[in-house]
Amino acid sequence: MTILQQILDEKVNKVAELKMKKATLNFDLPLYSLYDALIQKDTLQIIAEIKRASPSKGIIKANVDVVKQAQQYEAAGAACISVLTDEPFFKGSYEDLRKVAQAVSIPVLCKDFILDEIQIDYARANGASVILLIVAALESERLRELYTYANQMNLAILVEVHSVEEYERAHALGAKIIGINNRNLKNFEVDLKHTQTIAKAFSNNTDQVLVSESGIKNTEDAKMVSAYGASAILVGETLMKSENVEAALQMLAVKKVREVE
Ligand SMILES: O=C(O)c1ccccc1NCC(=O)[C@H](O)[C@H](O)COP(=O)(O)O
Repeated sequence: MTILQQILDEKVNKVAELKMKKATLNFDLPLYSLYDALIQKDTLQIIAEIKRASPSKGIIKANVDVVKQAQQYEAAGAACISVLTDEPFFKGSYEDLRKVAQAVSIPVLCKDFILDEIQIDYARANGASVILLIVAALESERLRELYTYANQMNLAILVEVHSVEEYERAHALGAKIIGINNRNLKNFEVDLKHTQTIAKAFSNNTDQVLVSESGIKNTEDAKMVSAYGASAILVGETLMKSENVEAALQMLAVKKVREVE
């Protein structure tokens, strides 16, 4: 069974648990626009991730002070902060999300494996301005329902794809923010050329912003995915392991130069 399938199986239990709680949720934390933060910028924008652990790397920084980490990201110029909220595989939580959202004034992404509207409610109630929908995890009809629901909640939606076929499904939804995940979820191998392959399908859709996700470690990688057409990168491990977050963000915030095809 693939790791994605294992995570999704576990997520079904989490959804049932959230529904059982019947909690009263307030949607009063402020929303910030991710699209505005990413579109038409001269430099590659950074979505900086709070990532305590992962299936591919195990523990990364289990005891991180999420508020301090998020404030460092914001001060160093991150456009958005991604918070992993999955507990079994990433050691995250909605509490992390809420603490981060209350500590910064930039959009915060709830990075989770969303299968049900209730997870979108919890994301919004805990301060997310953005949610993630993974095309590989959802049938087309369900993907559209969740996309529509999040849109109605005024949330931005990062639609994550792993192939050109999945990109076509995201495009058919009218998605404006597309994440290309460079990590193969079957064997965890990272290949930044995924961004190049999929970005070619996307090149005529100028109102979409492209986010290259996973495996970005240095200036060379940032320049490479920028040249392929990325407007932004989503970076977890590199920033979590860095002794100097400001320097790490600066090294990745390269000037955008689009490769001539
Ligand atoms: O990171 C993993 O091991 C992983 C495994 C299975 C599904 C998702 C996974 N990661 C989620 C992400 O998308 C990354 O946290 C994000 O793109 C940042 O990646 P990185 O910069 O390589 O930490």
